[in-house]
Amino acid sequence: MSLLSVRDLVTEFQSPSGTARAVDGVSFDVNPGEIFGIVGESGCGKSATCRSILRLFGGASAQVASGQIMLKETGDLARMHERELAQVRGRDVAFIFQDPLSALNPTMRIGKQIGEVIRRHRKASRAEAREAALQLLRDVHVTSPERRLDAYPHELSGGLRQRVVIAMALALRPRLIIADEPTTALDVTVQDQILRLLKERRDSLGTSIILVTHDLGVVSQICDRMAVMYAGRVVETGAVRDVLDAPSHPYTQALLAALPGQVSRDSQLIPIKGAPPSLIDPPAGCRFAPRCALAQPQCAIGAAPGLHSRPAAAEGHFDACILNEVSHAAA
Ligand SMILES: Nc1ncnc2c1ncn2[C@@H]1O[C@H](COP(=O)(O)OP(=O)(O)OP(=O)(O)O)[C@@H](O)[C@H]1O
Repeated sequence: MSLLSVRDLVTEFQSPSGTARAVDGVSFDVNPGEIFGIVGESGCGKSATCRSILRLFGGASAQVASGQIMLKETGDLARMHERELAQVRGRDVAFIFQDPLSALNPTMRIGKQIGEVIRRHRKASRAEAREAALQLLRDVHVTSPERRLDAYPHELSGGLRQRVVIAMALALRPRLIIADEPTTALDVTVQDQILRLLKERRDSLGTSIILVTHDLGVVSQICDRMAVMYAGRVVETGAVRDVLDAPSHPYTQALLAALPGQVSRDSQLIPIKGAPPSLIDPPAGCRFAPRCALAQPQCAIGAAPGLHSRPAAAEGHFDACILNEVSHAAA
């Protein structure tokens, strides 16, 4: 049974130019102990999908309009009252943002910040919380951890700050960590260290991780399964090897074809020709059709196509191209 099961999720952002359906009918599952990658061009709804899970929309005027977000043994997060959801945050599901500074309080020493996360959820004296914070800094391989406890965020490098954020995310031993481009702001060596740290956690404690990234190399290296998003929808999902070795949606195929060679470390997504559609007024039918080299007239008609499996596809490998659907209906 999956740990997290997202079904038909719809999330809307209000802006002066209208209502954008940043997430429009997204479904996926994350299994226990699995690293699930989400990729796609900028603005396709990766962050909005992740933020919807814990309703962390910052100052934006956004809401989960419909759908289910079932967390095993906890229930539907989409229906939960804010007060209940506040308990789930950190304790069951932790979030790691792209920019560690946005997650840290600039005026509070590191040790106190980590300690507060612990004290918010369980009884602990200040001294106990400080001891726990020290151990967490050791767990994330922060050098001179005693000294760092008394540092302020601005006194640390970007890599160290992200380790502190990870320490805070690990503090309550959540079952799921959502990491939204956790290494984008860091240099490549530090990126590798941070990703290794997350993988280590999964390997030792079986923590599930959702990892949003622009880097197909990262997905290929550390993720088990993945989803490719386009214009607010999942267009392909499956085991990483199946999707990367035998992509079946023309969008995934175009992303992979744009790479200079094989998927390798640092295979950043390269923009493909054309621009994604507006999410305020998306085109009918397949949203990728206007940019798709294989598009047929029927692709631009009706509702956006859902995920389905091709006859020869590996188990759990689905795509949302109606041409695949038509070709196997005819077979
Ligand atoms: N603060 C906001 N106000 C209004 N609309 C927003 C806001 N944030 C996101 N959106 C809408 O949601 C869409 C998806 O944004 P999201 O941040 O989820 O994309 P993303 O795939 O994570 O992109 P990136 O890779 O650049 O982080 C945007 O294209 C925009 O229409």
